[in-house]
Amino acid sequence: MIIASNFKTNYTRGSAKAFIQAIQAFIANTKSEQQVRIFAPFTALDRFDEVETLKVGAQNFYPVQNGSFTGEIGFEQLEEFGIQTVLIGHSERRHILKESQSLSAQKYDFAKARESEIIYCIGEPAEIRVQGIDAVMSYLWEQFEGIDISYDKLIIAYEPVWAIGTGLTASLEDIEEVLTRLRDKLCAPLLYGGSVKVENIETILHVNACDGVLVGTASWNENAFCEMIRIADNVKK
Ligand SMILES: O=C[C@H](O)COP(=O)(O)O
Repeated sequence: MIIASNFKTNYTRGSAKAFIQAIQAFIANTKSEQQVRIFAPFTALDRFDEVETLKVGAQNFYPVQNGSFTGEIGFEQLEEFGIQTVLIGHSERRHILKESQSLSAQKYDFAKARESEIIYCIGEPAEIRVQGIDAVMSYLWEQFEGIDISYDKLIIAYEPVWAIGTGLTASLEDIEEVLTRLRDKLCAPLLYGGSVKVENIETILHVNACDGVLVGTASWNENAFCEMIRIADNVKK
């Protein structure tokens, strides 16, 4: 399964390095078979001695190799650190940073052309959720506009916006219903994200169509993140 941590706007260069090294040691000691991803801030990216199952990724990039885009990070700056996995379409970029579907699709095409692994995030806000599952699915399918769903390095993260950072996890029934409907049309691995923590990760990972989790807040504690990886190791699917 895929167990991913999104640091968001947390951790410094030093504290991120210590965290990543601790997770590397945990994976080596426990021989965990989970595919672990850590999305660190740009300033913390580096060449880490990655174990095979742990990749450090970028939370964002501008879809250029390099150029005159003041304040942005292109792929050249990611390649310096051997970054092979990126997040695209996170709800905080869509809603807080006002990124359009068109920009998400441009980023997607760019990362795909460079054969990067892409964790592509989708999710509905609360006002759509209250309209029921058909409204939710229509909203989610719109977030695939311009996205090549047949890309073999695509991973999809379903993250209901109202469950992100709020402590409100979607019910297992809601998660199962959405992931099953996505699974009907998509071959890519499916992750759930939204207030995942040590206390609920096991039941979420047992959802049939769930191939892993993308964790924010609860993963920012090294011991908790290790515990989530350990729990995933014990879930038989
Ligand atoms: O990228 C991770 C998601 O935004 C989930 O964040 P959260 O676990 O703090 O709800």
